[in-house]
Amino acid sequence: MENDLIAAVATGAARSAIGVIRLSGPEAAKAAGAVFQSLDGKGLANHPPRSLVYGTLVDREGRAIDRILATWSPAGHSYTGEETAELQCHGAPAVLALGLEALFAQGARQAGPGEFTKRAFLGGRLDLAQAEAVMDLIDAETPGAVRQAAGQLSGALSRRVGEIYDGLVDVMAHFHAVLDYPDEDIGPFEEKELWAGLEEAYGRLTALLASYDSGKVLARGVPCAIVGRPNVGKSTLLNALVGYDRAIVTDVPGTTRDTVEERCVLGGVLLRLIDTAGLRETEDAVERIGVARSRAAMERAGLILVVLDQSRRMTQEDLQLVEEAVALAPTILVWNKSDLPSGGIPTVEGELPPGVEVSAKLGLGLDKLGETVARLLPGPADGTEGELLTNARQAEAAGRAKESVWRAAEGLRAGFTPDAVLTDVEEALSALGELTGQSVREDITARIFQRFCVGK
Ligand SMILES: Nc1nc2c(c(=O)[nH]1)N(C=O)[C@@H](CNc1ccc(C(=O)N[C@@H](CCC(=O)O)C(=O)O)cc1)CN2
Ligand SMILES: Nc1nc2c(ncn2[C@@H]2O[C@H](COP(=O)(O)OP(=O)(O)OP(=O)(O)O)[C@@H](O)[C@H]2O)c(=O)[nH]1
Ligand SMILES: [Mg+2]
Repeated sequence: MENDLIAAVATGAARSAIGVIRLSGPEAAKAAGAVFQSLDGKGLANHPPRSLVYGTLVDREGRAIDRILATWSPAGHSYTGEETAELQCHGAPAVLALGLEALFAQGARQAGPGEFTKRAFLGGRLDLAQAEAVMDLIDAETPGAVRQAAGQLSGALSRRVGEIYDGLVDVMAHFHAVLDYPDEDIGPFEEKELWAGLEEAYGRLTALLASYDSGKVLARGVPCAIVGRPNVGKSTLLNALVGYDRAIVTDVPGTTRDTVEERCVLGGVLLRLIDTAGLRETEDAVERIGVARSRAAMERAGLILVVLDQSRRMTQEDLQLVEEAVALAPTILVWNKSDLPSGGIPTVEGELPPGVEVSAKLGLGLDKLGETVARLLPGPADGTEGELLTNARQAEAAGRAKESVWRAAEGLRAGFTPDAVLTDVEEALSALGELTGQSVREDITARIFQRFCVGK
């Protein structure tokens, strides 16, 4: 089926200096040319492709609504692979809405979420991992996330997956040879080679799956619970980290009742901070629910900041809380109120998690805290950005591939018939193909692109 002509604002709904309307599909240049009058009077499509042409944008009644730059690209030389056109307008939502309406009057229709990138994928210009990278790039909130997504967009993850795929295809070819010449048994030498091929794939898949740990952190950030006894300065710390007065701070113990969530980047890591109600035994019904929520936040955290008031002596409850935290997630002790005299360092049996002295109120020691976060949650090894798994779909497919390779190896060892082993290898190949989109179901593809923004 021939794709129809789609149009959308590509630059979001906010007022901005420039706003871009893009078009893709048959005769995109003609439709764009119909709402655009170049200063030299030539139609847009009569200008060389991929050059910027200055002129007037008109609404569906032909009234001037902006002075803009327009461009078009021929099919085969564009993001989607189709003929495309772009109108670079002033970024007023009203201008863009009128321009879009004028294009609808020329037969274009509103593009759905991710529809441009979906066409690029279906047209073979991007594989599925690259298409996902486009959205990850738009969503990136840290430099690390940007580099990961850019590397994946350049094909780093696809190449890593492709190498494993090719290795398994070699193994398959061997088995096919055996199946085609059934009179010749697998010789011991050949069997060793097959075994080595499966082992190699298994090792690489294990490493690939392990990359999801840091990939997940890069792409989605880490839920980080801020816990401690009442009044130690948890909310003050949250405010210091996010840079504005997000949570209520008072000198009344029990100020924070409900959890307060806000994101910040600390030590290069995106933290999804959760400020919690101070932990204590209480008769207050509301506060009790708050304390239960504090514990729940700790349980889903990937990092726990236990805040302590260093101007007071550490208590038995403090120690117990530290123990609980350490059992749940990487933990940092934040010795707050370093601007006040020390309450004395307690003697503690056993080892405490890493600690940092800060004054949340004065904003002191936050750099040190950042360094400790970076040390505790190390990013990916240098040069591996772009080839990490970053979402559950990818990790699930890689996990299935790994299991199939394991079954194939087990089968080989148990002396199963070659076709039984082959079935497992085929399953591994199919699971790997889902990562790059070679063998992915249409409904899954649709769901992936639904997550994209309109105009992308
Ligand atoms: N104005 C504008 N900026 C943009 C995009 C766009 O579509 N328009 N992009 C997207 O949303 C991204 C860039 N991605 C692009 C990818 C491929 C082609 C393209 O025309 N490829 C052709 C020609 C390559 C060449 O010059 O050799 C091709 O692959 O054949 C264009 C943009 C980010 N910036
Ligand atoms: N001197 C000093 N005071 C601080 C510091 N951090 C917080 N405080 C004070 O400690 C008191 C309690 O601060 P909060 O941030 O509300 O404490 P909290 O841990 O969130 O308390 P709850 O919500 O009740 O559990 C306030 O009066 C703060 O101004 C600090 O670094 N130095
Ligand atoms: Mg508080």
